Amino acid sequence: MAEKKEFQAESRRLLDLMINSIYTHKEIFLRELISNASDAIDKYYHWALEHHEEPGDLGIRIELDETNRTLTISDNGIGMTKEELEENLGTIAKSGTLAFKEELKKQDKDQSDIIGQFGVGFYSAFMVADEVTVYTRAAGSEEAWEWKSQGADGYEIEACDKEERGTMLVLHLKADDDQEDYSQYLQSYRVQDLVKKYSDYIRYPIRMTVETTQEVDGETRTVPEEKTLNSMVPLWKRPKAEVTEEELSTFYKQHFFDFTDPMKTIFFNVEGNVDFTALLYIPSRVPDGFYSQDYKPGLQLYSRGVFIMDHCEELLPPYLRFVKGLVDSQDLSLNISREMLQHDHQLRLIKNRIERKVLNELGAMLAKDREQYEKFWKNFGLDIKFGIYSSFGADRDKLENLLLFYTTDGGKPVTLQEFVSAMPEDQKDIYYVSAKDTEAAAKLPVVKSLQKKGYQALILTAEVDEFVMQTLGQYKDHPFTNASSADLDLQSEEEKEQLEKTSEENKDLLSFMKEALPEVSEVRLSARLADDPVMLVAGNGLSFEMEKVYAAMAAQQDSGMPPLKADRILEVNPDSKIFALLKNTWQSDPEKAKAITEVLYDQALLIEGFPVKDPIDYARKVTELIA
Ligand SMILES: Nc1ncnc2c1ncn2[C@@H]1O[C@H](COP(=O)(O)OP(=O)(O)OP(=O)(O)O)[C@@H](O)[C@H]1O
Repeated sequence: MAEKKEFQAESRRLLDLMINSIYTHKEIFLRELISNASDAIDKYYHWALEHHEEPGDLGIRIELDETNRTLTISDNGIGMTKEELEENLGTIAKSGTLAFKEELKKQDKDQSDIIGQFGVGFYSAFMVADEVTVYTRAAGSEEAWEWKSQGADGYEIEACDKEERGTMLVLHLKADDDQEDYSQYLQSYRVQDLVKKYSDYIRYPIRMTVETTQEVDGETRTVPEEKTLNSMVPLWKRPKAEVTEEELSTFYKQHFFDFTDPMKTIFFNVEGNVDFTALLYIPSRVPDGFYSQDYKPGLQLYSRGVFIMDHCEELLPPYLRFVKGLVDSQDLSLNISREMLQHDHQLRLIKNRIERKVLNELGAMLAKDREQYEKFWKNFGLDIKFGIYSSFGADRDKLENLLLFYTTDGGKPVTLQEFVSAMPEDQKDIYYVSAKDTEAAAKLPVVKSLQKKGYQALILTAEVDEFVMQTLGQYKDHPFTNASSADLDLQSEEEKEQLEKTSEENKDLLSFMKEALPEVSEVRLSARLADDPVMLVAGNGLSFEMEKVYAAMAAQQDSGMPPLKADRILEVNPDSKIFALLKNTWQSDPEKAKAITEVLYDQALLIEGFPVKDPIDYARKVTELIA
């Protein structure tokens, strides 16, 4: 008895889309099904190795039956158990299909457009077939199962007879209509073309019986002949000069589930201590789920064209986790295990070469195609920074020249080298300021005070940035200095003397202000303020940005520990109107002077991106002072 089942809701949606597809390139269904068959044979190959079974002649067969309108694809791969049948063909769980689904959710884009870009998998059969029957028998199993579906209504499963291991898919093609000629997929020459076009590099023979004309006893006759339709040479095994950019891009999109062309393709061979071919891609967009726990970095690993494993992390340093691609090396054993990988000497050599190559390419991009590099930086700059601080600076030489920063001059992002070259001669330190964006940074009082001296600063906007600065410490003998820290020492001797004098004269007022502000460790006059009346600077040690990062971490971990706080120093501009006002009022109206001081402090907090302690009190005081 056949069991009748419903598709899982998401499968149904995708299926509906396939059935009603108006997509013009329905022909890709063949590529998808052949690729599944090939994957299944890969899996069987590994299974056979493990079970000491002779794999025998592995391959895929296509049969066309015009009378019954069926196209059949069989493989002698791993096959499926009943449970696998239900799980694999009844739900959407798999990478490519999943990425497709995500994209559908996200984009308003023409859906039919996306179909062509993605591997949409098994369900694509329903673009051309009104009924699909799957006969399958798993490796090592005596049972065989038949799965049948006419589309969205659900599917039926029952036991069946099947002599050989593997899977056979029978597609009953839809009837032709005004828009679509489905009968073309029953034509031998058409199917041969499609295999050549999309599946030529499939590693296993794709065979079909074709009619050929032959001379037999002086007569021309058509005779059936067994033909292998694909050349079986993987793309990366072909001579480099013969492979086009377009083929490489198409391969990327199909294999690594992206719908955009890669930003950069890196295709190279290495011979020497270790021989390998690498085909690497830098995506032009941030991969789906890149920042989620589920993102799987790593490259595909092949040995002599035979797939070993996906997501081999040992081939890439963690900070290059955005790189996609594959490595094929004849020096690796086919049944290498995950555990062995970590200690494999060859693999480490390959990893080093890959790292070097990718960094060289990035360096070249930075030098030759700045616009493209900026795009790269926007997507993956964070990872390069991660490379610096996660190695505690050990990788700094490789990476520091790849860093880009916006600066307070408001222009395009610059490298450290460019920044240093543009510094005035008397500027020793590389100053940086932290802000939520470049606009906010430009308005910081400390920035104006630097600019008064003709200096610019790097703008740090990412949380990790200060850690990067601390890890680097300096660049070419120029120390990195937080411009919001206390001792910048920007004044001339003359200015310093003048300031000392003014401070002495206003000593009592400054201690009055300090008393009004218990949170602050010091209130002092400063000559570095340009237009702003006050600014908050951090004492030596923890910076304000670090304080915020720690506070966020503490909130997340909920440790109950009081968060670390930076030392707060309030600097006051002795030339500001408000200071003059304070001087005039603090003895005659100390209450008012106290309110002004508190408001100034709150404003300094706001400018640094901190909340004011008591917004209601703050608002009340401002209103009263205005009135
Ligand atoms: N010929 C086959 N032999 C064995 N298993 C198969 C075969 N075809 C499909 N499957 C199983 O069904 C699953 C779902 O197939 P489907 O084509 O929808 O997704 P996928 O191949 O995993 O991903 P995608 O095709 O998007 O790359 C496969 O992962 C595989 O486990």
